[in-house]
Amino acid sequence: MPKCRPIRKCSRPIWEATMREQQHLLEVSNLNGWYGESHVLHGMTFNVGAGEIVTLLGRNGAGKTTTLRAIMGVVRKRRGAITYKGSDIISLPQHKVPWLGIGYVPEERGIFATLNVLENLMLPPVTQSGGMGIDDIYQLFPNLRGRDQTPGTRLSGGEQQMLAIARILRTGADFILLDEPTEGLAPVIVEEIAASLQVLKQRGLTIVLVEQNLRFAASIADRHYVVEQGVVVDEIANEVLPASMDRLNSYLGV
Ligand SMILES: Nc1ncnc2c1ncn2[C@@H]1O[C@H](COP(=O)(O)OP(=O)(O)OP(=O)(O)O)[C@@H](O)[C@H]1O
Repeated sequence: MPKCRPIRKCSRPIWEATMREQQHLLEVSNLNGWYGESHVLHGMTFNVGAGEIVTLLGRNGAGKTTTLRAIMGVVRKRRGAITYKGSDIISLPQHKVPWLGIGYVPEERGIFATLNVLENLMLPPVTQSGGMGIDDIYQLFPNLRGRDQTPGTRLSGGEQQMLAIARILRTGADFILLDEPTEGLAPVIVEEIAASLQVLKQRGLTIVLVEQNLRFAASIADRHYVVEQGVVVDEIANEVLPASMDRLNSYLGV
């Protein structure tokens, strides 16, 4: 149990705050971000606990992808704080971020047409121990098994998404930023990806998910942040999502 220092007599709210602080793997605080002169993030503030699946929900153009890109350092013009495992990472150069065990699966997936499945899988360097081996990957994504020599872009959209996730898992990343993994995929594939992410959660991985498919998001997430015009405007725990649908729909304009 954590000690409450320097306060000798520990009141419950302070103790709970201490616990919450200790459990946050990622803290994003008042994050502002720009593309050139275009100010897109206006003070994003949210946190992610170890082992959680947290979503960023919001209308098109709200700034969800930009938030992931700002965490990875792809968006360079940023202000505010991004703290990972208690250390500031906003001042790190982009190429150092993956070496913290943070993996990014972008919306466009980035599967190389000129490389086969195995070559695509082996492309990024292993950044941390504990990454998944090829057999483990094929167990998680059976659709990829036996496809080693298939050119990456000969795979279906769903299989390419699986390959994009698998490639990051092989690196040893245990904090994954996942941008719209279900976009354009058939419901049966969406279910398979949901099942895979649940397995990853059971193994203790932490995931930040940008997602438009609410049913999918609700089937795996612990908490949801609603983003509007580059700022978090609401937080909804997954267990109260069904009762919060009117509120959420008004944000999403559904
Ligand atoms: N490379 C870029 N250069 C300039 N502006 C950009 C760039 N990428 C995105 N934007 C703008 O930044 C804003 C936020 O975009 P972002 O992609 O983060 O939104 P999003 O919430 O992820 O929405 P979507 O679901 O459409 O991807 C939008 O106004 C978008 O037009």
